[in-house]
Amino acid sequence: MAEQSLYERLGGVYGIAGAVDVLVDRLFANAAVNANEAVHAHHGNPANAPGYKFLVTAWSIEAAGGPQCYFGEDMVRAHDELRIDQKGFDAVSMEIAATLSFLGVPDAEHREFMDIIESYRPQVVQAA
Ligand code: HEM
Repeated sequence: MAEQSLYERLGGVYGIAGAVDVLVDRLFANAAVNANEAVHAHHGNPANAPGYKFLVTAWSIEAAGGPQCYFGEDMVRAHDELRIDQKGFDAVSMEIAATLSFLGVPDAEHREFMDIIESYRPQVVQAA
C-alpha cells in the first residue's frame, strides 16, 4: 500500500484548516511577531484574519502534497516589503511548532512540516 502523503496524515483539509485557524489567532496576538511594524500593519487588524487563514490554509495544503489550490503570491513576493529578519522568522516558526504540539500532531508529521517551513527561510527573510 502506498504511503499516505503528509497532507493526508495531517488530516486533509479539515486538519490543516483547523490548525491554521489556531495558528493565525496566535500569530495576530504574538508580541514578538508584531514587533515588526510592517507585519503589525497587517496582523494588527482582525479584519485580515479570515482571508489570511484562507491563503495560509491553501498554501499549507499544497506544501504538504495535497491538491493544488493556492493562488496567492509566492513566498518572496508575499514578504518582500516586510523586511523580516531571522528573529522575526524564528518567532513565527516557534508559533507554528507550538501549534502543532498543542494540537497533538505526531512527531514524524511535526518534523516533516517544520522541515518544509524551514526550507522557505531564505525566501521569507529579506532584511539586510
Ligand atoms: C515559511 C514561513 C511562512 C509562510 C509559509 C507564510 C505564508 C504566507 C502566505 C501564504 C501569505 C499570503 C500571500 C498573499 O497575500 O498572496 C503570507 C503573507 C504574509 N506573511 Fe507570511 N509566511 C511565512 C513567514 C512569515 C513571517 C516569518 C512573517 C512575519 C514575521 C510573515 C508575515 C506575513 C504578513 C504580514 C503577510 C501579509 C502581507 C500583506 O498582504 O500585506 N510571514 N504569508
